Amino acid sequence: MIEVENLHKSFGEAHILKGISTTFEQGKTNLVIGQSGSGKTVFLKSLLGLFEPEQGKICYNGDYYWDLTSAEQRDLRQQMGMVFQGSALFDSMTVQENVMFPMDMFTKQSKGEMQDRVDFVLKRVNLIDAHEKYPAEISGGMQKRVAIARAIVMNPKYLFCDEPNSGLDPKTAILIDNLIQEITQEYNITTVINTHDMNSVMEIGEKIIFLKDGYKEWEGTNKEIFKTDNEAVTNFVYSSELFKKVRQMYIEERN
Ligand SMILES: Nc1ncnc2c1ncn2[C@@H]1O[C@H](COP(=O)(O)OP(=O)(O)OP(=O)(O)O)[C@@H](O)[C@H]1O
Repeated sequence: MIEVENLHKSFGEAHILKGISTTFEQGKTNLVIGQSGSGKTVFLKSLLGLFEPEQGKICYNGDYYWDLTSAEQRDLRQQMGMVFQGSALFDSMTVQENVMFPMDMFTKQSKGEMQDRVDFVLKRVNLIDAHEKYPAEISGGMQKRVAIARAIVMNPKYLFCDEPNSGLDPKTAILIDNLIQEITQEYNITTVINTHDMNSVMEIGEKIIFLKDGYKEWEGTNKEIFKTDNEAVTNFVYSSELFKKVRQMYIEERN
């Protein structure tokens, strides 16, 4: 579980995060949404321990990162997996070398143990025959699967994903969303995803927080977002005519 309490972050005069409080539960896909510039990336980087808050706290299963010793911080960071926007694979490494990289860097496991784990996670993300391929030789959807495999290879307690669907067609995007949700539930991970994708919000938004100008404007589930009267949320989520109609039909059906 991650507990965020009154989180503030500024860069010089620019006050970006303005007192965000929320809780992200284990085994759930937690989504962060909001307009461009609302502070989602700064928030995700704060969760990763890359920015020290000037006020407030983020606790990971009760531990406050900035109170830990550097060895404890290193241990905690190794419990965090990250899927970067655009996958961020190493072009000069094969798929299996990419996935093995964190274990090579941070563990003393034998080559055989690492290979077994790589085989396991690549199978888990449904990539069977891609071990020896290079990122440029596989599709965008497969690259995301490799990025997910790499993020979970160290068995993380926390998984952070920055726009995991960007650049994917809608069908592949849903497959990737479902894969992240399955893995989250299967391994009881606390997952936080930054997204612009409204399909993701509807499909896997077990908890959604909506940021606006650095504030948490709203939070709830994908079912609640259909019913909310919060104007900022509805203007953002239902900005297209199609989504407005879908929402109206949903509300009418329920009444
Ligand atoms: N390292 C930094 N130094 C100074 N300002 C920054 C830094 N990182 C982000 N900002 C500022 O913080 C604000 C929020 O940026 P952020 O990247 O978190 O937005 P976002 O919601 O993720 O947007 P997008 O959806 O476009 O990625 C922006 O005004 C940005 O310029």
